[in-house]
Amino acid sequence: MVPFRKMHGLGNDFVVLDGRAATLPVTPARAAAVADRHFGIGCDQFIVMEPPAPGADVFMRILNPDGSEAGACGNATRCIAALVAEERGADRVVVRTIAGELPVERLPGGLWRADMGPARLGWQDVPLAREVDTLHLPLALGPVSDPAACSMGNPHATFFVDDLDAVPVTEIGPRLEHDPIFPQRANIGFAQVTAPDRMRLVIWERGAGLTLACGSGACAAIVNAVRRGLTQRRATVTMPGGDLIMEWRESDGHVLMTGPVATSFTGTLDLEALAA
Ligand SMILES: N[C@@H](CCC[C@H](N)C(=O)O)C(=O)O
Repeated sequence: MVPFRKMHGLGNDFVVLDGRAATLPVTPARAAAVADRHFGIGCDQFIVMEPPAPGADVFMRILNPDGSEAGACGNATRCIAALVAEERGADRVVVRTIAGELPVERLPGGLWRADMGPARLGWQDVPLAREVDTLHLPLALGPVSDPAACSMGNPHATFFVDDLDAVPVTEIGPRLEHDPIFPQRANIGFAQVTAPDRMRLVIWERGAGLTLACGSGACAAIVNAVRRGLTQRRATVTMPGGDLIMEWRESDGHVLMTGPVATSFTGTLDLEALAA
């Protein structure tokens, strides 16, 4: 039996396993079985903590409910950093993912600020299937069109809309996620800017579907909003699960994300009992 911890950031929820001391028999199929909301524990992402490379405090492996692996998960980055920081009595932790190192620091009021690294803006970075301007993708479906794209270690496209409530997210989200312009699929954000320092955001996540919040999606949304001249570099992004304070730092192009973390419950699970 393997201990697990159920955590979330703004309702974007995770089953977290600790594979630092011994390699766990995790497979994409087992991650998908655990993530299943009816037949498993249920989560938006299955997270495995692994031993870090030098320079980091922990390696975080991120698996979506469809078993696919992701390079970034902003909300899980804060959760895992908080776990490791508590263990060590530290206020600053470096989390490594397959996409890079992410320093995270404790702030007053139970908040954690993650440096999510630089937004990457080239079409090959996202990646896109062919050379197009990442500020204006030739993509439209139903009431949405003309998204901007970037990579935060994972692929994102943000559609800016006048009325977020009028967007049929669950209908068009999966079709946009799988559009041929995204060879690795993409996380699809729908953003409504409500003030120069505020926006509302709903994300259809690659490999996960509709979630209550997406940290890397909020990073992409602030970056793309600033590139379009729609918001300031610092803004509050309100998602169905709550708020993140976002900043696209001018000095180095890194994106800073501040928000809460929470543990819902702990338990044990029998990974070997699940089909590999
Ligand atoms: N919920 C995450 C993003 C998780 C990965 C994403 N679904 C992908 O496949 O890229 C976040 O908070 O950033």
